[in-house]
Amino acid sequence: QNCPFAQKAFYASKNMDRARTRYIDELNPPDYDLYVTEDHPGFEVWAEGDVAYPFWDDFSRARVLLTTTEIINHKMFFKRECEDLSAYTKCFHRSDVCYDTFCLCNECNAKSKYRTMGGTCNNIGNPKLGAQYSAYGRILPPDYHDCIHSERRSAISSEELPSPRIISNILSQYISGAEQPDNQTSVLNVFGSIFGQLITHDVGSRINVQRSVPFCFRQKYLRRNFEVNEGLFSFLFVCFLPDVAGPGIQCCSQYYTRRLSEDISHPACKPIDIPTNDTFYGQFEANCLNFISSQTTFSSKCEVGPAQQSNSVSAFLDLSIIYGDDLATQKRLRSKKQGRLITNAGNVLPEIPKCPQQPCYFLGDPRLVQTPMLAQWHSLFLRLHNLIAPQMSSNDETAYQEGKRLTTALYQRLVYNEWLPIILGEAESRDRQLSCDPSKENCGKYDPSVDPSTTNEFAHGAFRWLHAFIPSTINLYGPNKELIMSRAFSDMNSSQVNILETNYDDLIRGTFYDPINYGGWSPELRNRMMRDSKGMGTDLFSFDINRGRDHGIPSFPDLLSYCTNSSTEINSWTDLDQYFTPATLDTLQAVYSSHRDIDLLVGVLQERRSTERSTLGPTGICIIGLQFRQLKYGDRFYYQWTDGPHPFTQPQLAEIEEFSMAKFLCSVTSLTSVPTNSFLTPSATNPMVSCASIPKFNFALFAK
Ligand code: HEM
Ligand SMILES: [Ca+2]
Repeated sequence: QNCPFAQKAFYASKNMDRARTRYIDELNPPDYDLYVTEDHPGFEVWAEGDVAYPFWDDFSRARVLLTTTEIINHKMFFKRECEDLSAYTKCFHRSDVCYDTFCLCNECNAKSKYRTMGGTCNNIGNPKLGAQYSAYGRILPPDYHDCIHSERRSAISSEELPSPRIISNILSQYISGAEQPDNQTSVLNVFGSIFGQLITHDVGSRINVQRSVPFCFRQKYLRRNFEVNEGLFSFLFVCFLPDVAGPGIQCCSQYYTRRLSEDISHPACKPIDIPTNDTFYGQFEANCLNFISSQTTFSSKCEVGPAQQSNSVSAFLDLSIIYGDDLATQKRLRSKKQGRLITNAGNVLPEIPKCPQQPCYFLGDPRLVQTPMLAQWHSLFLRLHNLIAPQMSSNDETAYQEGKRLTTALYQRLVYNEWLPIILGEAESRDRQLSCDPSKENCGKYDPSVDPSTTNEFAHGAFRWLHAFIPSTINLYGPNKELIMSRAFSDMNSSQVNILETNYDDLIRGTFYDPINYGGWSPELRNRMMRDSKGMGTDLFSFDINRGRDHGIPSFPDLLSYCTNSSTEINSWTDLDQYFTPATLDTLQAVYSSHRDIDLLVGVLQERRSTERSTLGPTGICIIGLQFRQLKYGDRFYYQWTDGPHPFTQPQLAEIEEFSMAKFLCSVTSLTSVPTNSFLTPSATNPMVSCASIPKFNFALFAK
């Protein structure tokens, strides 16, 4: 009697098995033979990435639940309003669908001194929270047009929202309140912005739907060990790999003149239309930008319900970008001596031996070679680990684990006590209990009720705001700030990572001297990102908008209301008066047919700033602040907690608080002077300091 539609539920449940087979067919349509080639705009984003085998099994089982949701919604309700499906969840519990592929939930050891790879067992009561391949979290329920997975539409007319490229063209020139500062003021430098990208990659990595997925199933009775994360499975995954593999799905015709019609395009296609009068793409006669929907997975409770996207990395700020998310990667990266990680002759990054084409660097996250600047940030942490680990113990395992633990603690200290106060403002960062000095005050404690998952609104909305501030040019400077090299951003791509071998310090100087770009979106990212040989690239702003819609992220006004505790009711354009300047509001009104349609990132970039020259306004600060709160209070291993399984002592914590970005740079590079606060451009208030004057970090305090 608790299952009001038991019979219909049973009927839908039977369909689930068919859905699973259909899913496999759907991903490999027999006549579909259009794929992106290497010289395709945005190729790097569309190339198929690595997903560890067993997780494909999660995806296909999750698809069963999604199809069931569709059946319930359409067959039982025959209407468009999103129904509350909670009554059905108990009718659909199927142990053959909802088993754990990778989380050894009964085997967490609460006393274990170290984090697991992949973030499982951080929350003992709910071991998958924040773990790799769990779903992105949500601040608000998703807003899909069909309630399940299709892109949001206009709130008043149910018509399609304006093409992201039209919005990008109209709203990219001007970022509200941001003005290029004078040389007297210190602002976030390019170096500090790329640290933001590094954090991004630590907490999130969505996956494109791929055309050739292995079909896996679990063999219960065969006992063999399959190594994933911390444990050993006592069952085997048998996978069949379709023989096609390689580059990803293509949703546009060969010369981008049109989107492929639905009957011949891949089901995961959500291409972006380019308006015919486009001032950049017009020269290529291009009318279509490739775009593939993200892979979805189970909701955290494995219930029927709308689509939830999979996050392939651990959400925790655990430097998974450096150390990897699984034991196999850990093994590949360790030198087995003194706890050190392997590296190449130039001490930049490890390289794949005898690799035929550049770049060949690798580390915990495959995105590291996107630009030399990003690869360099990985290299800095690699060097820090290798500096610390040998000083921790003479035993390789202890040195590795303790080195990893301290490196991660220093990283968290940089995030919370040096970087976030710049991004959110000192007061916001303090008031939201993010930055805090434990040697001077009580910094709170771990709260197991906090869900640390990376939210969709954060990763695929607000935290992409810095994309708008990336400069058009990257400069390299010598020791006396003499210009050594200057490159357009779209030329500073993966083919250039080798400059780290020759110009390591020059690149750091270039990025710390140069401010982020306050002048609005760079054409380098909005037209030429990952360009092909003819100079046609893709548009990151359009991607960001389309991605938000693909993930069902609610519109800006919904999050604005949430952030003001629903005290703000937005029923008309005039209700938005206080949040935007009149000029911005006019532009928004020209683009969107309803005030309720504004895409989240568009609103975050255009809302009035909280303080002068801040890069963020209140809604952006709210979403980003909330995420960092979750990543702090929901992390059992956060470095400041004094009651964890293996806490730092008070003197150790005091030493960690003395660490800074300046000290970091002086310890692992040959630079002789750095900005006092190295995330900010040097100025009278943030002078260059000599490395000789910065006290060395006292590693002896941490040795075992
Ligand atoms: C420096 C140059 C950068 C480039 C070329 C770049 C490019 C990209 C691309 C291509 C994506 C995937 C887009 C999609 O298909 O949805 C992405 C995702 C993202 N970017 Fe950037 N980005 C850069 C810097 C940054 C910075 C500085 C930040 C923030 C501080 C940032 C935040 C993000 C976030 C949060 C995501 C989503 C990550 C996820 O999958 O969870 N990016 N970026
Ligand atoms: Ca992580």
